[in-house]
Amino acid sequence: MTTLKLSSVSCRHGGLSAVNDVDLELSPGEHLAVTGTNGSGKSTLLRAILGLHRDVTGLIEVYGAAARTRADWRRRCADVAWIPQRQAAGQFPLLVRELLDSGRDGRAARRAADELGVGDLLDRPLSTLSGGQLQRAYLARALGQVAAGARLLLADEPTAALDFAGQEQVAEVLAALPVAVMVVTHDRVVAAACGRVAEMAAGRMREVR
Ligand SMILES: Nc1ncnc2c1ncn2[C@@H]1O[C@H](COP(=O)(O)OP(=O)(O)OP(=O)(O)O)[C@@H](O)[C@H]1O
Repeated sequence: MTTLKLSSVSCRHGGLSAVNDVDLELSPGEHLAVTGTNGSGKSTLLRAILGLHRDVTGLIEVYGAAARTRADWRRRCADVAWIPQRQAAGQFPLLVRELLDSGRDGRAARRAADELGVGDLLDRPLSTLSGGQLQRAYLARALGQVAAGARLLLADEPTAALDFAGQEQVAEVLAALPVAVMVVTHDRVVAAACGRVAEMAAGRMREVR
């Protein structure tokens, strides 16, 4: 069974066509980097997969099923590990410990937080973290979701705010994940570690490797 299947997916922001007719299949354990110019629709597409962008046509199937009801979408959000874009990530009124515990395996997420160097920030509100600390906390939560059984990780520029050592560490952590990964990135190291690379331009996706 394909882990993620997109059939003729298009997304609009009001009058703007942000994603145009994207087809994609991601098998279990496959890693896909989505690169491309700013504003080409990458984040919109990731958000649409989770139901966070709703002006969508076409079919989005995760683990072989489309989401139709609110309960389906809620289940999908719980079953898919997710690292949001940095600007969005700090807006939730949560402490780091609450973020980690929201990923279904809080103990695994806390272990990952220790390994990623943010295990001592548990009582800090997300809004007070630096960009790099925030990305590490979200990665730790995502690793908790994977430990709890998520078979797909969607990540939106997960190394954008990291120092050089952090970029390498996170690229290594992502590369070692045994689950399917779709990562939007401008980071060559992260893209190089993925088995497949797709480029987006003006809402269209073209696989380049
Ligand atoms: N909330 C919004 N309202 C209106 N237009 C939007 C909104 N969010 C994004 N857009 C537009 O949709 C298009 C796609 O944006 P998107 O954020 O998906 O691009 P991206 O490829 O992720 O860009 P970047 O590499 O800069 O993060 C852009 O033209 C953007 O201006």
